Amino acid sequence: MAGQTAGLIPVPFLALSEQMMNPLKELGKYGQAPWLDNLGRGLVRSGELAKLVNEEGIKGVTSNPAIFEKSMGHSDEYNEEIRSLLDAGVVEIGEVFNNLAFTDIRSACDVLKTVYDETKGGDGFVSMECNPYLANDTEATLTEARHLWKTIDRKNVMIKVPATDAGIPAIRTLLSEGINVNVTLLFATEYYRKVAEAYIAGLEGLPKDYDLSTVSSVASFFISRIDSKIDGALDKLIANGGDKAKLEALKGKVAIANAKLAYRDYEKIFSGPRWEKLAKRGARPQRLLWASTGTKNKAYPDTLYVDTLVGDNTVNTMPPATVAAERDHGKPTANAIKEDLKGAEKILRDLAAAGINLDEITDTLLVEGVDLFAVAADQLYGAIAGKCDELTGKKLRMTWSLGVDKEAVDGWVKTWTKKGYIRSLWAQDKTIWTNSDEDKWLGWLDAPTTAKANLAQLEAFSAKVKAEGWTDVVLLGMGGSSLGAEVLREVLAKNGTPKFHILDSTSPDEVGTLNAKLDPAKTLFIVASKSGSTLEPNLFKDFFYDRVVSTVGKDKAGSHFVAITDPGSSLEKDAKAEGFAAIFEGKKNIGGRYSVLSNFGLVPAAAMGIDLKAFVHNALAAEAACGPLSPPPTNPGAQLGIALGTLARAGKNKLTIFASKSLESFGAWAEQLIAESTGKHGKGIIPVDGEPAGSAASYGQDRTFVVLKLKGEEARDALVTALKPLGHPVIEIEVDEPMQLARLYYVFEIATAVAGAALQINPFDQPDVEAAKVKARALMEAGGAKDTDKPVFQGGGVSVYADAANAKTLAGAKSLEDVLKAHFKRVGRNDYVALVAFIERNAEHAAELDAMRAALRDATGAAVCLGFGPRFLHSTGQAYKGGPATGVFLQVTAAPVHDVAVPGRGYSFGAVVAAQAAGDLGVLVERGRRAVRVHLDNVDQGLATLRGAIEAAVK
Ligand SMILES: O=P(O)(O)OC[C@H]1O[C@](O)(CO)[C@@H](O)[C@@H]1O
Ligand SMILES: O=C[C@H](O)[C@H](O)COP(=O)(O)O
Repeated sequence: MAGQTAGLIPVPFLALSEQMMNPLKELGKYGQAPWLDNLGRGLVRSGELAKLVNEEGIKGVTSNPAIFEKSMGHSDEYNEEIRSLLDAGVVEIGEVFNNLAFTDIRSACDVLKTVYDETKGGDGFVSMECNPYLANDTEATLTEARHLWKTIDRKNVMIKVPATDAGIPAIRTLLSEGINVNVTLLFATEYYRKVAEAYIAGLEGLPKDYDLSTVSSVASFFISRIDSKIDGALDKLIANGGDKAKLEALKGKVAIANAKLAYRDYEKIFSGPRWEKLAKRGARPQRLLWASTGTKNKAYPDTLYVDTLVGDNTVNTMPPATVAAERDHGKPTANAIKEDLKGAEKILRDLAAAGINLDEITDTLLVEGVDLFAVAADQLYGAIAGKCDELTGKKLRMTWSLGVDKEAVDGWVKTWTKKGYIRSLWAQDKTIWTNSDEDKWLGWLDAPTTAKANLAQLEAFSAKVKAEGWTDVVLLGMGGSSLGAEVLREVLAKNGTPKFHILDSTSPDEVGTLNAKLDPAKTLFIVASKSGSTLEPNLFKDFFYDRVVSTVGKDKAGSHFVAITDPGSSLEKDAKAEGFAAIFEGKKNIGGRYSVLSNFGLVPAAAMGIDLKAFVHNALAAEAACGPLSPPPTNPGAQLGIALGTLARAGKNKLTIFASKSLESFGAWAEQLIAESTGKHGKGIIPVDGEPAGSAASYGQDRTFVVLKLKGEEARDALVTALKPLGHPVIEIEVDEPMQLARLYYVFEIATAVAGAALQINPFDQPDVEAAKVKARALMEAGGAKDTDKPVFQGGGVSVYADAANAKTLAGAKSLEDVLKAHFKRVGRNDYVALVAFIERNAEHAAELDAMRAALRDATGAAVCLGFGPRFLHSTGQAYKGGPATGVFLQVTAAPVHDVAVPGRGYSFGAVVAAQAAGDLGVLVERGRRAVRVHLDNVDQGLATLRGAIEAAVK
């Protein structure tokens, strides 16, 4: 449809003899104004509207969400303006729509200005409808209508407000402010009388000296929708054996009869002393406008709802086809609307006698009318969101293979659309979750917008880091304060300068390995902690601060440090006291795992020298695509969240992430987001990241696969192809370039919040994380964790410890292999296994543990997760303790190769990691989880032994 005027059927003007009276103009002669029920850019631009107005007698224009959906959703005519709006930073879908619509409405107003002037403000109006989502909210309608009126800024615009119970008081108020109103969705004469009263009362509310002739209003009485509904009901009665002749005689008659009675009311209401008083001050009667006048039943004459409704001081707004038909063969006669009122009454009596209740039908039509416009708006905004995405750059390509769960997912997408839950989410309506404090944690929603505003500051920091010539930058932080940055480095700044490191482990070996790589004189440290009170980053900071002080002296040490923390935190205080080079603020209403598009991700990104403009630009595009007016069918975040939530509810809660090479690191960030957000109160999604590939048959039916791919790369393609026919749900997401990471972040955040709502949990708290911290703290205060219990097995440098309940299962085991056999024998259907290793995280250790994962998965059919402690405690640890009780845990601890003291604390990192492991195991056990601990005297040898034993145990 590109380039063509959407929906307009050419009027065969030239075929008619010049002498013949144009029926459209004839309508004017009888006091009826023909308006066009259509608007679109092409209609105005091509000059067609001007022609209809100047040559054919059209005196006004109406639009509605369905009309705009047709014109904007199905043409490229708006692309140019969308592009320039996006360039100017207008990304919010509602704002984009308003801008496009305002342009059309204003230009139509300008075309009709001649009519407006000629009729001294009596005609020449163009209508724009309030957002249909607001139809049942008086205050919101008022705000919207005032905004439209003020911004469109044309005397001949009319703001359309529906005649709902909430709309009518708004109509009255708007009129009393001198705003022109087109009252829409009128079906019942009872409501019409209320509307007319609101008009009169509105005018009466204007100041005594107000020129009432400047206020205009029409009451849009819908016609064909009534007949469609009634005819359907009549058909049902006929099918059920009703009197066919009598019932058939009522078809296509009721809407007109109803309109005739409305017009009779009109004549009464706009006469008499009350009205005369206003008329003397210049007031114009509120005209009845016949809307919905295209015949929906093609068996009826196409001019049925024009010629029968001609009446003095009325309007008929016609769709293009009806304009064309009337122009071609309309036969209007004066005052047709006043003919045979007795007959009209009889039709309504006969209808009631046949058992059809017109009031009920008009009530339903009103509700349906609001819904239909809301659906049209969903489609319209969806189409605009899609266009914005297309025009801003490359969007994420999502491919869905949902197998038997497709219907359930589609059903939820429909429900979410109908209930407007995405709008609720953006309106911070916590009732879509658990109605606790979710509304306090939604600051991340517009983080990209905020990031845009902060770009200059971030770019200045980036330039400073570069100019200062650091060889290394080290980020010290846990969970949400480090995982996002890690992915940023891996995807966008691999092998960059300065070298960027992350420390999120208390393993003394890991601390030692990093320390050995750094020259403190040339290293910048970023201490990242939202709360500022998290143990690990504070210990890391103490350690490296001490090293920097001893290298460059106390005076200069602060200049080697930068903090990212919430205002008022203890870290902020220390940073100020120690003269840190910079302090970047976190936001109180953004939780750690949702913080990557705030300073927690952006400051490290700046230090890495990432192109921040491009990154933020992508994040903004995702914010727009997932925005409040982007309905679920076109909202990537909502779609993903609904799918993940629905699949988890259907038991497919092991969210298995496959990623192509460049995106491999993303899963670690997504793991925290998903597990910490959803894994609580016995419910939740268990992310499975980085599990080695197996054969298609090795995956159980409790899996959902999410495949992340950079265009051109492979992500276990053959396996993915093999998984689909087995009925596994597979969601594939492809990006064109690494910079689209920003979109992935945002889409996953929305998805997680949505999945949380689907699972009916609070996705912003982490109720079970604290328990392990408390236990670890208590152990440290008591002098550290000690292995006082007798191991259930000991030999070959490996000791196995278990609490009484778990030890029972292992009783009688004589070898490590036996112990492991007994432990993993407990893995049942829908269970998962988690290997949680409080050891140095490095490639060699990961390879050993991954081999164990593969062996366990292949033998048990269960998903096998891996977490390095204490890193996972700030991530999946929440779900392991608080989520479904389906986990079987193997904790791995090891004696450090070289312990490292924490300066000024009187203890070592070795003691800390041991206490953290013991604290976590203690909580798992307390919660009745199936968990045992394997302690390795020598980490490298021990891992090899353990792998051998597992492989043998599950053979
Ligand atoms: O930024 P902070 O306050 O140091 O917290 C780090 C991490 O610890 C947790 O609060 C709990 O594990 C995470 O949610 C968070 O990302
Ligand atoms: O103002 C006009 C109305 O929105 C329009 O006539 C509705 O007509 P429909 O019933 O064809 O949707």
